[in-house]
Amino acid sequence: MTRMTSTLVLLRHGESVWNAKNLFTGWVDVDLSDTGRSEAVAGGRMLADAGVLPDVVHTSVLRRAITTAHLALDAADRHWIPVRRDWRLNERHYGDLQGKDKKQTMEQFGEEQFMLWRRSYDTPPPPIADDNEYSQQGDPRYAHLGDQMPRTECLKDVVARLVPYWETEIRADLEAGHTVLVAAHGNSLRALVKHLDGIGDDEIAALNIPTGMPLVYELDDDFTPVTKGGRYLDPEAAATAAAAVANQGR
Ligand SMILES: O=C(O)[C@@H](CO)OP(=O)(O)O
Repeated sequence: MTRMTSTLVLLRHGESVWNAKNLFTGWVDVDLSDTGRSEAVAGGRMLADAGVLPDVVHTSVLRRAITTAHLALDAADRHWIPVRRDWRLNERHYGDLQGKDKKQTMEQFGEEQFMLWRRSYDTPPPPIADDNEYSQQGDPRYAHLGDQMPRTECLKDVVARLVPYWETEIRADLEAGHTVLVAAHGNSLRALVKHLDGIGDDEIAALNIPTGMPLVYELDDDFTPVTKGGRYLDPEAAATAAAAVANQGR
């Protein structure tokens, strides 16, 4: 019997202008920095060099993921593939921390509280006020969400909104035999990896995803990763960059 496997590529957007300034970002729709644009192009070249060629791409509705997908696919000569976008792939909503400096936040609230907000599974930051300049209240791309629109999220909330999208839209494309690229965000991809690899609620705190580095999963016919954790196309660079993400704020 032939075993059917499928290929899923996860790509966190390249460095954004707020990553460069060390600000909590969440749903604020900031652009890529020049470094982030170069990372996206390099990520696309890595895919082409490895012969991993996406047939369909899923992105969040935030421009740093959308632009990263475009630049990477253009570099891989796959700019023409079908695109699907959904808010369920958005970064975790960072509540009242959106727009705040990570280092200052750690100094103000202490490392324990800072890490609880940043990496605990189920402690959301305080909700953002609707009149905060970094609120998404009134943004037309979320009008259809009504009362469902988050004003803060912990990783558990991201798992709850993302897994239904994985189970329907992304899995349907994999089942159809497509190589799927998901261009999204540090915490939405942590939520997806947690689900795929069956990582525990405490263990997931230690997992960080670097910007612009393709992470390739081969999935079994029941969508279990053939190799837990997948494989980065440049594992050494990915490990160094993931450690830098872990240390933000320090
Ligand atoms: O600010 C954010 O939205 C995220 C990703 O950049 O930050 P963190 O890694 O601290 O969760």
